[in-house]
Amino acid sequence: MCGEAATAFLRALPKCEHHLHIEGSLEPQMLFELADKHGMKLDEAMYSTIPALEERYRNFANLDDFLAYFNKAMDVLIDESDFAALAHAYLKRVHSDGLVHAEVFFDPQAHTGRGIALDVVVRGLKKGLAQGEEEFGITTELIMCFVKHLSVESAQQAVVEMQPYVASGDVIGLGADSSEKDNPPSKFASVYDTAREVGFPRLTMHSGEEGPASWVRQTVFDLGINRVDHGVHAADDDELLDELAARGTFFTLCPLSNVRLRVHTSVSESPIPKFLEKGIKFSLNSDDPAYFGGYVLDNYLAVHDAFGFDKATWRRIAQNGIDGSWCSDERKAAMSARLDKVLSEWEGKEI
Ligand code: HPA
Ligand SMILES: [Zn+2]
Repeated sequence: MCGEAATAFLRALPKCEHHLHIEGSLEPQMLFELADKHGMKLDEAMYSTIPALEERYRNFANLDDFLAYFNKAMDVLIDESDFAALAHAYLKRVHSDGLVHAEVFFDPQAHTGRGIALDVVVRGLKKGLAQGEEEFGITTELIMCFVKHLSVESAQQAVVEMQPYVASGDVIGLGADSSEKDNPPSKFASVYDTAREVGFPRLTMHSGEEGPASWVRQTVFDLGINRVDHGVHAADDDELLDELAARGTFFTLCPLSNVRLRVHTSVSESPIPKFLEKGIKFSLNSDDPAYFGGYVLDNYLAVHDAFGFDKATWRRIAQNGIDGSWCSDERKAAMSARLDKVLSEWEGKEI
């Protein structure tokens, strides 16, 4: 377990989160409350009690096993205030973790597919994020993800429907998530072409979480995407890592997620030290904190437990997180100044 000094230091570091599915921050408590609010009867076999659900969350067999719960729980998100409450609760929770900037994923198809209007989803999320920004000073951006388990046509439609929110600046990026099995990146190349036509300023993709290094190669070199969500299997190909380092490809790593979804048996199997050695830039993220046993700081603490990095290494990780953010240069400068201040306050102190 992390000592007191390391915990205080890691909490104080200004942190940026780039891989957070807002639907994955739906805590069991809120899930049961929203079901009550809407008079919904939850499936007893999946949702009996909060402790039983939490126990189930500790025993996912793989990504698809988790996705069954992730996609079911969000049925309780119905009106604008539900989405606003969810986004606000996330920012409130991570404020105490020292988070200063959040780039938040959401899955529009998962909501429109069950009859929730896109405007309800986006307006609700924006409202909750704006309220949190004002209260906690955390800057935020929204990134839509299309889901790989539905068709290419469905993804195309979701991307085109987002156009007004891209034009207004409410949604700044496109990602792709959900089941990776049998879904190579190349299958979705046309969706990213459409996203470029629609004017999405930023592109990312979940890749190499369960899939092989060659799929990370496809994502970056064939689809022209320079941010990779997860991407841990890129570590199986040293030559690829060298190419990605040279290209400045940015990875959003989720160490606790990888353990819960059995990509690794423990955080110590994570390729983080190899990425550092190769000069790969990355951030540390929670993915779906309500399901994977921790928010952003918990991920930093787990990495420190596993590898015991020194302050200079942590500074580098935090600085890369700032530099890799999709925010203004002014915002990056402010976050960098805060990082410098924290490091100077910790000068001469052990962690
Ligand atoms: O880790 C993930 N991988 C793929 N899809 C997801 N949707 C939520 N979390 C994830
Ligand atoms: Zn994810």
